[in-house]
Amino acid sequence: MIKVGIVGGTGYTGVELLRLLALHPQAEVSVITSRSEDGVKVADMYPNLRDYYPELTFSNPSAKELGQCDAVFFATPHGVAHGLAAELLAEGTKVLDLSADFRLENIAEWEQWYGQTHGAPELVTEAVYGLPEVNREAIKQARLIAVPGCYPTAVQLGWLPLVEAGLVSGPMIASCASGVSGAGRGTKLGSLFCEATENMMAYAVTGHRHLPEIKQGLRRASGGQNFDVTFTPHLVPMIRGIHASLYATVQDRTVDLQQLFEQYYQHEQFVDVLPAGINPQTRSVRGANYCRLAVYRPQDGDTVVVLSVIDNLVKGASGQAIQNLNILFGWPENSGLESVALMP
Ligand SMILES: NC(=O)C1=CN([C@@H]2O[C@H](COP(=O)(O)OP(=O)(O)OC[C@H]3O[C@@H](n4cnc5c(N)ncnc54)[C@H](OP(=O)(O)O)[C@@H]3O)[C@@H](O)[C@H]2O)C=CC1
Ligand SMILES: CC(=O)N[C@@H](CCC(=O)OP(=O)(O)O)C(=O)O
Repeated sequence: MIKVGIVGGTGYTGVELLRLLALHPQAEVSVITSRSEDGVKVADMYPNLRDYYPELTFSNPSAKELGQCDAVFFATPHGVAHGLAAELLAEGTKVLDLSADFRLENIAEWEQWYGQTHGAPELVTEAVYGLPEVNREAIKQARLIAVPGCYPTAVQLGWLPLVEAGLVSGPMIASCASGVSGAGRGTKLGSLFCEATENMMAYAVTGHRHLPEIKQGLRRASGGQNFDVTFTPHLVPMIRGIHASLYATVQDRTVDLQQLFEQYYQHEQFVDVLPAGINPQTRSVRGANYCRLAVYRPQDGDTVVVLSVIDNLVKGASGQAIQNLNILFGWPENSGLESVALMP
């Protein structure tokens, strides 16, 4: 058993890490932090976890305590991991950051989109982007993993087969919808029940911070091509789930898209290319570490439509972080990730 720590254990991704790690055969949570709930037992705050963590108690984040862990997850707002990562790495602790602190290779771009000065630029080049489907070999050797964002996971997994095959020409459009847990547990007007329920709205239409992450991923997958991507996120009245409708121009009509996608993901246990004609639905991944995909060429036109769904808290955050942990420590990639989606 290795010892893991979670910084930000009261947030939605933090408690999702607790839920998934409760059944992990090789890892046990030994430190969990919260500044606001310091001294409170996890079992008292989250009754669903009572049997799994009877004594575990939230504590204030301390590098000394976290440095005793083999691996530490940061489930914190942007900027927090910057402050602690170097100290933990010096102790030999692996760092898996669910925030965006180490996702973008261009520091000026990070500062522009996240509105703050980068707190650990010296660590950016060593950080490995934790999308296992493209970076598995690098993840095995990593000390610091930048776990991808939720929208970038759904979008990249949907477009990678087309982009890597060099099939895309012209602008690309990602129209995505997210459940409200994507906004975190903090109090925000837009997350209130009366604001979010019976409603659907776009936001950040002029630019969302996940756009540079998506473009960076596509650029790397294509070997350096810059794609013209429009990304429009929407908030929908679900707790969990992301649905991405992805539009790209593919002029080559000879390619069998279904076969291309099935072959690309044939060895990926967490990416499921659905049989032709079956559309992915968010509830088919709810609580599970899957991305489910469908690909279409409607009316035999030039536009290829890919539909991609994930649970933002699982494959979009905590499940993907645990998948990275499993790869890092050489365990079966599905350790602790065997939960079946809750449907209906
Ligand atoms: N929600 C989602 O679907 C996804 C979220 N992410 C990213 O994961 C990270 C966590 O998200 P989420 O769980 O939704 O966030 P929440 O707002 O729900 O939780 C944030 C957690 O961080 C702790 N925290 C806040 N500020 C600090 C600080 N300065 N130092 C230490 N701890 C702090 C909070 O506890 P306390 O204040 O008590 O210390 C709380 O436990 C974010 O960076 C988010 O962007 C990524 C993918 C998907
Ligand atoms: C519904 C909602 O508000 N979603 C969040 C995405 C959260 C996420 O993925 O976090 P990162 O910033 O760590 O990538 C948003 O649009 O900001």
